[in-house]
Amino acid sequence: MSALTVSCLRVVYAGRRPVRAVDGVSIELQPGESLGLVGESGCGKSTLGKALLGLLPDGARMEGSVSVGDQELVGLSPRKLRRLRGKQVGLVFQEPMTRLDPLMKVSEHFEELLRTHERKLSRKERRERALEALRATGIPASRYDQYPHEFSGGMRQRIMIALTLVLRPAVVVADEPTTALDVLVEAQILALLAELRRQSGTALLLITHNLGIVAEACDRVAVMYAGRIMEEGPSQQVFREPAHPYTRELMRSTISLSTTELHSIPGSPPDLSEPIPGCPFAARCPDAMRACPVRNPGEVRTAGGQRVSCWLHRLHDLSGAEREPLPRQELAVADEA
Ligand SMILES: Nc1ncnc2c1ncn2[C@@H]1O[C@H](COP(=O)(O)OP(=O)(O)OP(=O)(O)O)[C@@H](O)[C@H]1O
Repeated sequence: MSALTVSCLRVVYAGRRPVRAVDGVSIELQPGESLGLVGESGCGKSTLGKALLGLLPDGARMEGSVSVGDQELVGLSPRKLRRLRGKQVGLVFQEPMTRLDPLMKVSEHFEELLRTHERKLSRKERRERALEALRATGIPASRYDQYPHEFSGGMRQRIMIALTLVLRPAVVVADEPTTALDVLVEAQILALLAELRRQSGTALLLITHNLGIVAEACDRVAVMYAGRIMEEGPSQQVFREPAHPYTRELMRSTISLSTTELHSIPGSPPDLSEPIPGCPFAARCPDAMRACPVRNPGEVRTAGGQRVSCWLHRLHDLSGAEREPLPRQELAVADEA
């Protein structure tokens, strides 16, 4: 059974002009697998992560289906969701100090968490479970009774990871877990997450701006834009042969050792409170055709195993007129020139 199955998930933030932050997303994660979720700022990555954890604010409406193992999360009461959070789906945040209470020892954090979620464990068993999780993340047992401020940033992130893994969740959502850390510590934390995943079979959804991290640390990658998945597939394949022009442009805008100049994608993402009938990237896409802004391309599977939502892969379904290049005045690129 899949660890996580998300089908046609929609999240709308209510308001005078409702915002469709997640617009029909489907993803699947097997036990022990890691999926990197990438895309520009504001494309809905964190909203998707929060939806999986039942952490959306009041006023956000969720439709579709999210199941962890055989447990459906959409439609559960906030109380039930709270109970499942941590136990079924764990969360690793960007900044551990927002989760760690400076007045509580590390041991007290574990005690409180395990008392809430693992009521049957004895005090001795709770301590054993906590020390096992800490050891797995490289924190010596001798530091169990220290306070968060006595640790470095990287160690605090390890403690957060240990606090997430101690409940043995089926899925962990890590939202920019290494952004606040230096490059060396970042590499250690990513290696640690990969190792723990292998050992415990936990599936990992890694939300990040950093494509390099995904290339290194994730089996699969999902590229999100304007609340939709533009392309999803095995990381190596997606990075070697991107099937969607948006993935290609996003990769070009990332710094790498071989980059001599930084490319940015002209224009900006669309307003998510307006209906988008066709491909949301059409106005910025160098390959856009007449069909792109007006007709939704749906999803096709490429020979390389990617799921991609782009008319370039369905040319045979377009008329000659629809295949003509979109006139430049209709592209955001022209506005900026
Ligand atoms: N609480 C909220 N109420 C209304 N709109 C929101 C709320 N939170 C996010 N949004 C909107 O939803 C869209 C998606 O935001 P989200 O934070 O999920 O994107 P993101 O890809 O995670 O961005 P970033 O990488 O900058 O964190 C944006 O248009 C944002 O303005």
